[in-house]
Amino acid sequence: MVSFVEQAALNREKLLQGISPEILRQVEKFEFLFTISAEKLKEITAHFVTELAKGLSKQGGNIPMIPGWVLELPTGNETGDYLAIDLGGTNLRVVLVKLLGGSKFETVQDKYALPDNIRTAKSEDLWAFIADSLKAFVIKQYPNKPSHALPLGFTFSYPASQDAINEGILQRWTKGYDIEGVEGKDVVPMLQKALSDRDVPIDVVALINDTTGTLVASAYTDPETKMGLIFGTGCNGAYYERVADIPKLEGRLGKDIDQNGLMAINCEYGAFDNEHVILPRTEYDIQIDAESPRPGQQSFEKMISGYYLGELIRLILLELHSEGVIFKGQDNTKLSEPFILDTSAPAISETDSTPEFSEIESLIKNKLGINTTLDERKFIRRLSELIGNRAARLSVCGIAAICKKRNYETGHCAADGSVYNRYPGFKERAAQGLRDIFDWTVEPKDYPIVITPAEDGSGAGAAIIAALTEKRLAAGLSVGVGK
Ligand SMILES: Nc1ncnc2c1ncn2[C@@H]1O[C@H](COP(=O)(O)OP(=O)(O)O)[C@@H](O)[C@H]1O
Ligand SMILES: O=P(O)(O)OC[C@H]1O[C@@H](O)[C@H](O)[C@@H](O)[C@@H]1O
Repeated sequence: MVSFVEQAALNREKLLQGISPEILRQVEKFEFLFTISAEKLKEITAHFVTELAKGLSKQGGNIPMIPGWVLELPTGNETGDYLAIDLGGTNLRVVLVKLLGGSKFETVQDKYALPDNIRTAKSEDLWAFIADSLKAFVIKQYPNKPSHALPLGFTFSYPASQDAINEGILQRWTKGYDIEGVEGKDVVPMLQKALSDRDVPIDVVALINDTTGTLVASAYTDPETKMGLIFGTGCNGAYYERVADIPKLEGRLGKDIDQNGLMAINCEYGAFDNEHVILPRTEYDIQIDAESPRPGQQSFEKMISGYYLGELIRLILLELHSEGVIFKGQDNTKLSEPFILDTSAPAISETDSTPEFSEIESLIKNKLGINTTLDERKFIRRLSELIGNRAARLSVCGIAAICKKRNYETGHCAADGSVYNRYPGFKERAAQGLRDIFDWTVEPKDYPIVITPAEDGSGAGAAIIAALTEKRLAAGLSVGVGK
């Protein structure tokens, strides 16, 4: 059987047959810039492990490593009706989760497309949008006003510090968000007020990150789950750390919290290597960072996540056009528009199986108003492969680092998000990256650490965490730093 790597080499050779020397030179330049060797992956992973530990230390480091106040694994027998909302990078989801016990749950959900200008809207407009969406959902699901306030798990997919499960101080916006008056503040009272102002019978019981939700929801149905991962608009991971291995919590915990117990950590590892000591950033990565609302932040995320992969393609095409290498004599007005290409662009490019790459041709024509030659389409195809492969290979360094830090020899790494679920070849490339880091020699079906499709973390996960929190509160156990 031809291996994954051999097949990729055969595809490359076929693709580049007959290509002009000028375009071939460009292909080779970008292959050099975007190819990450097995050795480099190992170096990055080793540094990642030390950075995870640094984030848990008293002095801290680049990676926030936020304790998420989920202090036990779900039993699978949690029951009750819970609401959950997920403010993602593209949509707001409202979910009614019915926990049935026996590791079973049912969900009913509605999606509300975020208003286009939401990333730079006023803070009150953001909370009004969420409260209005929740109000509409509750009226639809409970035509007769519910007898009691409904508990809500609030999935907030941004780095928020928590001294307790029902608070979240936004450290900084990510994924292009730049809403004034929220950073440095607790977002829970903001949402609660917007709900109370509208007489919506909801209690915000817990604020969670989508990766913590993904970890808990997947552990609810699959005890082999070791971490919860998002490869979507952004990237991040959560796992259970031993309480005794979190120096920054020393002396801050209630007596009921066992040092040998577990604490879910929202790593926020999109911030890995903000110091730029190890990641092979290209000038295009540097430009994306410089032109983002928060330069210097989320260095790792900006190289690999869904919000940025299309923009990388655009910057490279724009540069080659300005150098007269491609799209000669054509108008670059649309090509000059930031973020006009999203990650569906390289995704479509990589799935185009037509002999003349006519899907790439229509994509560039429709999105950018540019006519392409066959050689230019072959270059776009190869560039998409390079960007997609680099994203997948770098993405698994976070997985490998958590496994090495926690000495996981085997396990399921539950993943969600559009890049994991929809980007062509991401799963195979990610598995190949793990193989390169761990030097596995077995067949892919026997790899000991496997990336698995997650359960609905931001819906069911938030509900299960709300249920775990209510149980702890009822037993008088702490859900935050000791008073
Ligand atoms: N075919 C695709 N493959 C991978 N990513 C895609 C594809 N189409 C769109 N995307 C990306 O998906 C992201 C939206 O991710 P999604 O998980 O749906 O929303 P959210 O991140 O808000 O939960 C956008 O950044 C977009 O660039
Ligand atoms: O689900 P999304 O929107 O892709 O978010 C993934 C990650 O995106 C990062 O930017 C956030 O800081 C994380 O908190 C989040 O988990």
